[in-house]
Amino acid sequence: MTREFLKMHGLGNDFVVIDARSTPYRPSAAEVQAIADRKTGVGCDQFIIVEPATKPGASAFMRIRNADGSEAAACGNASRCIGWLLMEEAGADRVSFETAAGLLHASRADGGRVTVDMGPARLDWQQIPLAGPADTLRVEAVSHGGFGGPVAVNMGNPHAVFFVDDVMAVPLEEIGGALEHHPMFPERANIEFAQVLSPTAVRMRVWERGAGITRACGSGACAVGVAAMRRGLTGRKVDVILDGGTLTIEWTGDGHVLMTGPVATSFTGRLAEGPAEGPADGPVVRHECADA
Ligand SMILES: N[C@@H](CCC[C@H](N)C(=O)O)C(=O)O
Repeated sequence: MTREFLKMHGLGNDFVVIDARSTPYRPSAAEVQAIADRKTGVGCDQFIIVEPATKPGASAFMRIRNADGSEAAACGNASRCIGWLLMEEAGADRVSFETAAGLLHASRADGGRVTVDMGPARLDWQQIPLAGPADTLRVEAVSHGGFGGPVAVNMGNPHAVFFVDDVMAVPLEEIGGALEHHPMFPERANIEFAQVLSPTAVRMRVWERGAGITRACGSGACAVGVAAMRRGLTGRKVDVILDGGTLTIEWTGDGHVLMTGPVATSFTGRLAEGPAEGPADGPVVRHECADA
């Protein structure tokens, strides 16, 4: 069997998107890893499956799988992409869809950008979750490689934000994995390093849970915005500048976080599911591509 996919990205955080609304699809972790592999598969940071909605008022359910096959409940950049796809499909300017973290609302913004209401920032240690009681404004128990005391924020998924003087000097490749797997994070965590540039601008780099370094992380940008505001370093609306570009983040009076940024389509293709052939070990995903 073959399945059509669309390759999309938000600021270079890239996705293989499958529409499984008419034919169910629950790939194994090994299949997702094979598709996400940049040398032998299509290559992506996350694998996104659009499933039928389960609740009234939602157009679809967005399922998120990381490159390592694990499931995540939130993905900001993919939320803008899927929101845009569903709005295009419906000829609408706003749409609601489900994720494992809850119902999200997307709408068109200026310059072809998309705004997603990412829901409330969750700030209690149990909600992150942390392994034990701690002040989420400065989690003293978390430190590694000379960096410590992050702000912990849950945006539907766990984040730890470290403020630094020079974000480019952080050896993210060396320390990201150990911080993701720190014992204080029982569900692992996405790791952000942030440098405040002004009360309205923050530069950040990210190590994503289940994907490693990516060019952008939408939920991570939301977490950075919330963390900076909680520490009194910025106002309630900031531009978060990632390796792949800029997202505007606003923490509203009702506690919800609004994220605005671009959406891009790259190419379409077909995945051929099937058993391993030749010397490869595990599932092989053959694919062919065309410009979107
Ligand atoms: N790239 C995403 C986040 C994807 C999920 C994350 N790696 C996790 O495991 O929580 C984004 O744009 O938010």
